[in-house]
Amino acid sequence: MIFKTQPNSSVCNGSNQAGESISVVDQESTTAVRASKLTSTGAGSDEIDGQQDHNQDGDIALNSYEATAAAVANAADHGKQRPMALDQENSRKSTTIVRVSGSIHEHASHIGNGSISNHQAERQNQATAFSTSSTQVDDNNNNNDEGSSREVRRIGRLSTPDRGRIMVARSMIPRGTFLYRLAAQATVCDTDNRTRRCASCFKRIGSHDHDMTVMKEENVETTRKVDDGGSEGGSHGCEGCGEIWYCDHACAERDWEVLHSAECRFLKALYQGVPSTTTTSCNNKTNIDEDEAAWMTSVGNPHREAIMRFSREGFEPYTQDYCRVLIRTLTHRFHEFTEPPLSIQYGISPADPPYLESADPDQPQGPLPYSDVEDLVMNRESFSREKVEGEFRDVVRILDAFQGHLEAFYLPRMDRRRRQHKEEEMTGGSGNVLKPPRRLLETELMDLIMREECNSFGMYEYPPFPLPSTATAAAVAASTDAGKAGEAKDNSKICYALGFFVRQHLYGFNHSCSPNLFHVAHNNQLLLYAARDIPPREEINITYLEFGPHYRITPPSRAGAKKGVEEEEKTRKKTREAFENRKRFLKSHFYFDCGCARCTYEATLYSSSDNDMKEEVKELIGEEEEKERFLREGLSCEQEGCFGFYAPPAVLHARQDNRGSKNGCDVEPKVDGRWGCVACDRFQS
Ligand SMILES: C[S@@+](CC[C@H](N)C(=O)[O-])C[C@H]1O[C@@H](n2cnc3c(N)ncnc32)[C@H](O)[C@@H]1O
Repeated sequence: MIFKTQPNSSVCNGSNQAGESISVVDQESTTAVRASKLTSTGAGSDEIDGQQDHNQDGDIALNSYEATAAAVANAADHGKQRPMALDQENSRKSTTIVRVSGSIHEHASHIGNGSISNHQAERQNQATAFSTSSTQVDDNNNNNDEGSSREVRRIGRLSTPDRGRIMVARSMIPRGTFLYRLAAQATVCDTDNRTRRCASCFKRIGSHDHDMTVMKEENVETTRKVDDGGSEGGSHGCEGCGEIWYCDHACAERDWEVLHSAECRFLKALYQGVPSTTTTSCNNKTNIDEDEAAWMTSVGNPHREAIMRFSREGFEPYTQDYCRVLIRTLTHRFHEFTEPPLSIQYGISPADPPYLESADPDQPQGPLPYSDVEDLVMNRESFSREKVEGEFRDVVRILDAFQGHLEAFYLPRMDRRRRQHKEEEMTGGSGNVLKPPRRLLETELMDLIMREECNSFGMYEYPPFPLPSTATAAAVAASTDAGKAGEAKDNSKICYALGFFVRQHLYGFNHSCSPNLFHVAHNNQLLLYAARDIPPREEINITYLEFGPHYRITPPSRAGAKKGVEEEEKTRKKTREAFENRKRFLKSHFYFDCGCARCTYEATLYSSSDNDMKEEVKELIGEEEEKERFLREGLSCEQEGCFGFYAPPAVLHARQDNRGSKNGCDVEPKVDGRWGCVACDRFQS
């Protein structure tokens, strides 16, 4: 799983979102609120204390703005520390933007230097068109499979000074509640899995017969033979680029319609090389015709060089992956101007959970408007200069070249459309034509990369049992160097895709080293459920780390500490190592210093010289360990050698492959009401 950012700069990004309004608190008068006890509630619980208002169902009705503002005032009274500045864009004016459910708040116009940008104004207009609350949560599968679309206000969102927006339970969320089914804004198969997974549905490609995949150019029906590259399972690649693989005809068509037709030629250039200006092939792999050469010449020299570097495999596999994710993100951005995103077509706010997070597989799913991407955290300061000026600069060039390609691809189509609309207008139609998007500047592309880096997940499959042997796993776990870096490869789970998540609820989920939600990747979605009972006001967290044999998320049990000073010292050392490993991993992969409750107190433990304090903290760590042990031991599959974990029926049900298990990545669905393993056929006893 991948997620990165920097805590201090992520309070709020300032841009408004559909379905929500924003308000402003003068930051000069704000102060930080810190968690005062070791629970996974974190800062959120302090903030909502005293602000709760029980409705008929006993839920806590939270108003983010009031809660935060009051917490801020409260903290100010107690002379607590001053918060860090917002991200650079907003820090000039020292304002904190706080989300409010309901109508647009007039303070919104105070953003920045007293005026709001066109973009923000547009977003506000859009917001008035939609009238949903950010805190409404679909309760479709609340502990049962009824599939009710009843909305229960179970979750609220708050802004904290040090960890940005956080999610908080408004009422008791029972263990097993299936909270969300989230689709990514853009997803690509992991480099290693490009020929094994369908680029459209992400299911594992089966061995069923497909003779060819038909792809449509606008107004021209072209039949492209698909190439069975002899890859595992008889997968079928697009003959146009040879870089994209599908499980069947329907998936190929669907992908072609919106995405692949726009990127096909560009991917070919990326992977197979770009002709030089003399039109000779830059490597021996390609046969690029003159038309192609002319097209590539038009992208300009710096771009061409970057593309050539990519094609010569100068890019790390992960860089290739996120570059392709961004190519797809930019394609959506262009595409929404020819055809509005589903959310707009259906007149539903992106913040509307039944649309975005329904457990119902028939609900429309699709990317959010591109403008929502601009609301994500990016944490510029966390990226090294070397990375920004090297790798990111190359990716910016590739993305910019791709924008040129997109213009060439879309503009003629839009002209056609404009002519069509003109005719419609003359015959009484609306005549409205969407304007094409302007090209993003290089600085904006750089921001986009950083946002992607802070908001993407690796999506892991827990392969069907039997895999791998316990001995293999133990050996992997023992390979301490890789284990310490959190990078050891084991085959108990496979990263199959990289998903860029823009969903509003997901970005509210901060990381905790003692999470109370579990997530399971399913094709191009993430399924989230409560791993234990979550009491009202507790912060809701997922883990950005992986549960697995290669990475110790749990400090060792303190049982050993009772055996004597020497044992205690050993335990302490191991606990500290685990703490430092987690910290290092989160910083290097996710670009933030973990400030979860557990880490905060463990840090106190290691820095404190006061023995009493240490004892107290150790007690608290003990409690956290208990919770975490429950998660691991209570949910780990008991099947010998299986590394899966148990999930509630609603999650298993949602993972059901409606096209049959033959072609899917999942084991047979289990829907008999018991919790079952996500990887094997075992039920929890
Ligand atoms: C995907 S965002 C989560 C939502 C985010 N808080 C926001 O306001 O949009 C991830 C970012 O949240 C912050 N964050 C998440 N978990 C954190 C933690 N345990 N400690 C400190 N910051 C955290 C980091 O800035 C991280 O890059």
